[in-house]
Amino acid sequence: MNLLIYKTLEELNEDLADYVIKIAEMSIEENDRFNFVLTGGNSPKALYQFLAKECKDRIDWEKVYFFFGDERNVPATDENYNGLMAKRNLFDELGTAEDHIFYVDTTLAPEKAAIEYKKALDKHFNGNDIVFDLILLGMGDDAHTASIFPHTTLVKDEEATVAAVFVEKLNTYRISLTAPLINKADNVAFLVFGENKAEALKHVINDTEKNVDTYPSQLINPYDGKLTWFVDEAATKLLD
Ligand SMILES: O=C(O)[C@H](O)[C@@H](O)[C@H](O)[C@H](O)COP(=O)(O)O
Repeated sequence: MNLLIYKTLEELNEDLADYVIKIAEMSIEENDRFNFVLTGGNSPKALYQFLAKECKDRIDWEKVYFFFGDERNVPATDENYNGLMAKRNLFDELGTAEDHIFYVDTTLAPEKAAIEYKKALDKHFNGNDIVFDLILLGMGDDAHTASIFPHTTLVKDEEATVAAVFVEKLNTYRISLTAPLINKADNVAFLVFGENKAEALKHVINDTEKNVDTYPSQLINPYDGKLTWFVDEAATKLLD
């Protein structure tokens, strides 16, 4: 596990963008495509804008396929839909073709949306193992990641798949990749910043005795891939 700590968000996002581009170049070189799972939430907005505006000419974006680590159970036109945030901050600027974006179909009931998303992944990976080149994750101040929230069924889900989960604390359903599917990725990068994440980050990084039910981000340990944390100083203030 690699922990990269930055003084400013600008430096963090520039380095993270370089990291994304480097993996994209290697994936395109090797497989003629780059399978990139995006995180939702607010943290990645500046990164997506930087990638779209400053990295437009660095790779062949037509060879990039975009996926989502999780999605809220809201219409695609809803401000809270992760796909809409990515569309506004990344896809529109890049001119990404629709068939290169795997949105979660939230017109379906959550369970059905999860099943259909998994089917779309299986098709994209030609029925082979679903191994993403890069999965970008955020982390909540409760140490959730994707939609793997504390004390929910997703924490215990041992299948590498896409699941629907009812999140009591939000009183809503979410659709999410499970930890076993995330851990299959070749590269996983967390993007975590702000003092409000410090307590959760301390437990996820420092606790030798894991408590995944309370700190679900502790579940993320790629089987063969690499894990890198891109964090700012404020988020690391409680680390040993
Ligand atoms: O759908 C989501 O909200 C995300 O996928 C979620 O896992 C997010 O990464 C964390 O909640 C952190 O969110 P912020 O970046 O807004 O702090």
